[in-house]
This record gives sequence, C-alpha cells and structure tokens, in this order.
Amino acid sequence: MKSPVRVAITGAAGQISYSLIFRIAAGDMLGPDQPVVLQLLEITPAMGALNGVVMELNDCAFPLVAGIVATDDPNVAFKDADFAILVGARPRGPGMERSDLLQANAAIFSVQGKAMNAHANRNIKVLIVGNPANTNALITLKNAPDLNPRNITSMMRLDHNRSLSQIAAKVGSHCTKVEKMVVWGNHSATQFPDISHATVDGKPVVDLVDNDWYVKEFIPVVQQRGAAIIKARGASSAASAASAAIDHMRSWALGSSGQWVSMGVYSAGNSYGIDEDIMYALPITCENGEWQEIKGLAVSDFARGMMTATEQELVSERDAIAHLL
Ligand SMILES: NC(=O)c1ccc[n+]([C@@H]2O[C@H](COP(=O)([O-])OP(=O)(O)OC[C@H]3O[C@@H](n4cnc5c(N)ncnc54)[C@H](O)[C@@H]3O)[C@@H](O)[C@H]2O)c1
Ligand SMILES: O=C(O)C[C@H](O)C(=O)O
Repeated sequence: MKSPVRVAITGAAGQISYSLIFRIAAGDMLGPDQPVVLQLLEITPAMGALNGVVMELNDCAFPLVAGIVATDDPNVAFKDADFAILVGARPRGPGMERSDLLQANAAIFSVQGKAMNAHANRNIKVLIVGNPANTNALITLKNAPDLNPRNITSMMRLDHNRSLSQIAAKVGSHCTKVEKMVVWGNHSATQFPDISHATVDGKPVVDLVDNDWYVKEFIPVVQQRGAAIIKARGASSAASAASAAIDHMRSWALGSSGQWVSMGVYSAGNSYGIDEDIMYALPITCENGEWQEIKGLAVSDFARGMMTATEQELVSERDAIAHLL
C-alpha cells in the first residue's frame, strides 16, 4: 500500500459530492492501492448534512479511507491537500443575472484560492467543477500566485464524455471505440465539440456522419445537454458530473494512455492563438502526472469561428470580474 494522499472536496454535502466522494473512497479515482484522507468543506449551515455524509462514509468501512476531516474552514480543508475538487458554488437564484452569478462565485473562489495558496501541497492538482467553472478556475488561479498555473484546471470532461456517447450511438459503436475527440473553450452553451479529428475504430468520424447531423444535431445536443438533464431530472447532472471529475483526475494523475482528453487549462502559451489569460479547454494528453496540449491540429474556418465564439464569451466573463482579479 502507498502512503495516503489528501483529497479536498468542496460542496461536500451537495448532490455531485454524494456520488463523487464515495467513488473516490472506493478507489475509482486514484486506484485500488492508493489510500486517501478525505478533507470535506461545506458552508456552516450545511455542516449537519455533511455530518450525515461522514456517518455514511464510516458505515461503508472503505479499506482505502485513511481519515476524514469535515470542516467549514477552507484553511483546514486545503491543508497539505494533494488534490482538490472544487464543487461547491453559488447556484443562480431567481432574478440573478449571469454577472451577479459571476460576482457571487468570485467571492467563494478567491477565498478558496488564497487558502490553497497558503496551505496546500505545492504540487496540488486542482479541478474546478462549480459553475461558471472556467471563470471560477481563473479566479482561483489568480488568488493562488504561488501555485503553478498548470496545476489549476476546469472540467470539460463531462462535455467530452457526452460527445463520445453521442457519436457512438450515431454510428452504432461503443464510446470506448471513439478517439481523438476535442471539446474547445467554455463549459457553457458556446462550447465547441469538434469531431474533425475524431475516429471510431480508426475511421474518421467525418466520413461516417453527414455534416448536417454534425452542425444541426450533434453540436447543439452536446452544448445543451446540461439544460436537457435539468429539464428531465428537475436537478442538474450529478452522477455523470462526478464520473467526469473522477475521469479528469485519474487521467491527470495516472496518465491518459495516449488517449486525447479535453481539459480547461490556463491558456498562456497555447498554440491556437487563443487569448492567453483565460481558462480554455484544449485537446490534452496526460503522462507522468503532467498534462500536455496537443499542438498544431488543423483548424478549418468553421472550427475557427466556433473556437473564437467560445473564447469571446470567456473574455467577457473575465471582463465582468476583472476588478476582483
Ligand atoms: N463543470 C461541469 O461539468 C458541471 C456539471 C454539473 C454541475 N456543475 C456545477 O457544480 C456545482 C455543484 O452542483 P451540485 O449539483 O452538487 O449542487 P448542490 O447545490 O447540490 O451542492 C453544492 C454544495 O456546495 C455548497 N457550497 C456553497 N458554497 C460553498 C462554499 N463557499 N464552500 C463550500 N461549499 C459550498 C452548498 O452548501 C451545497 O451543499 C454547481 O455549480 C453546478 O452548476 C458543473
Ligand atoms: O448546472 C448546469 O447548468 C449544467 C451543468 O453544468 C451540466 O453541464 O450538466
């Protein structure tokens, strides 16, 4: 057995965490030989509910759980953390504009960025899930100047996985046969799920589907999938979001075995001419605990238009919270 690593999770009494924490505890994220200390953060009014989650975790008697910390203090939650998954965020309330949502979350993520900067392991791997995830990640990064910006990422893996499954269903294959999918940009309705490089069983997807399906069905379905789940379930995606967070962290920590994944990363130095001060999802491979951008992919005029639209949205989100950076 390895020595335990510390995994901080925020929003730990919420619905995503109710799936996420138990799967981490079962070894799905870091492997069956990696014990974990779970460091769970909630707001003070939710500490009772968090206590219930801790009771259930104890009742599972997970072999890999080496300790549990439940707290409403970010300085305690992030202490020596090796991994952090920031799920807790302020949801949009009635009458709230997108800019109000950005401001409310800016307050949360600046406090948490500062706490990680002060207390976390210097090599901490951070994933932001709480929406608006990319811009929350940018705020976190700006408030953690002593951490390597490469160690702060935002979640696009749910969009990536949704894309794999839509393509597999369309061509009558399995999602494990779909490779080289890329989702660019923001985790929002402007995201660009790009099939130009994708293959199924090695065959180009663009040869297997028609362009009308790609532009008029596939792209809008993936862009709007979060809203469709909310409509169907009466609540936003939770188990699938947790599963994507597990996939993101596992690929990053243990490697993606040459597979392409989509991750929201700090855009400095990107090879696609994207604004260099946003969190933008790029095509990525992971090896030895590091992510690498896949550089130099061909970009058609159509793709460039889509990549620019989602870039512009991220720039305007950054502008809306610029005074807080
Ligand atoms: N990036 C993605 O792909 C993706 C997918 C699905 C959902 N989401 C987002 O994830 C977030 C969480 O979703 P959920 O369904 O679990 O919501 P939820 O409301 O069930 O849980 C959120 C939890 O966060 C807690 N919280 C709020 N502020 C906090 C703070 N400052 N510190 C610690 N905890 C805090 C709340 O008390 C609550 O328990 C939402 O913002 C949602 O939009 C993102
Ligand atoms: O919470 C949402 O708005 C949707 C969520 O981000 C999702 O993609 O399922």
